[in-house]
Amino acid sequence: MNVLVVDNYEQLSERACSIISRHIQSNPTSVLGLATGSTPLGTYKELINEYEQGRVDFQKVRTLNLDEYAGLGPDHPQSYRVFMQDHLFKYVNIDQANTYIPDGKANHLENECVRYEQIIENMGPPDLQLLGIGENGHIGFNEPGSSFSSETHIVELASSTREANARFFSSIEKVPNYAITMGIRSILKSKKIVLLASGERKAAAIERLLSGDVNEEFPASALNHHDDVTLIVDREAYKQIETKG
Ligand SMILES: N[C@@H]1[C@@H](O)[C@H](O)[C@@H](COP(=O)(O)O)O[C@@H]1O
Repeated sequence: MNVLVVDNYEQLSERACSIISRHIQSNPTSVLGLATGSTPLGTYKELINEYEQGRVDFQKVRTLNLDEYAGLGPDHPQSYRVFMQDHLFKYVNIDQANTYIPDGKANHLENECVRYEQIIENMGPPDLQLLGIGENGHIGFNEPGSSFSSETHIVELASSTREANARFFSSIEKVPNYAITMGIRSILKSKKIVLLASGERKAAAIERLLSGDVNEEFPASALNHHDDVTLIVDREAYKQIETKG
């Protein structure tokens, strides 16, 4: 794993943006794997800025998002579809028809998982997958204990994940109990992975990830099996490793 330690969140966002924009510039029809959560927000802001400056063109880019809450349709304010619209898609020249996110309100969620995996298969896996990490090591919504051979599937969210994400909802009761997520196997198919971690609350997860121990109880550790992962981490999230020298 290639580790880039930066001073702060701003630098993290700039580095991530520069990797993604260079990627799009050299491959305008890129398939990008996108993530939600607070961490990539700065990266999306920087990408919008790059677009406004005429340095990056999303016209032929296709995107695949990692996950969606079960029960939240594409119009629900807390859905990841709305999140992506509000933080990136509506500000750049991407063709909406080229943006894919699981439908959390599908009648048959199991069928939706099969349909989504088929989309990944047809488009080819992402050329570049952007990832955040949960405090418990989840990637996408693959919670501890998820099989490393999983493809897109339904997951029950850990109570710690529901608590961590409650800040986006009016109360914790409103946070869905289930989600659809690309599986670890689907994620690892990506050609290149950029993992972002910022802030002290991610420090324990980053320490565990970089220990190299690969274990299904810590989903992000599967990334140690991939040969092109760049972790961009700020000093706060890297603290425990630096302190130990
Ligand atoms: N499904 C998302 C993950 O993809 C994300 O990595 C995680 C961390 O979010 P944050 O970046 O807000 O810490 O949150 C959610 O659970």
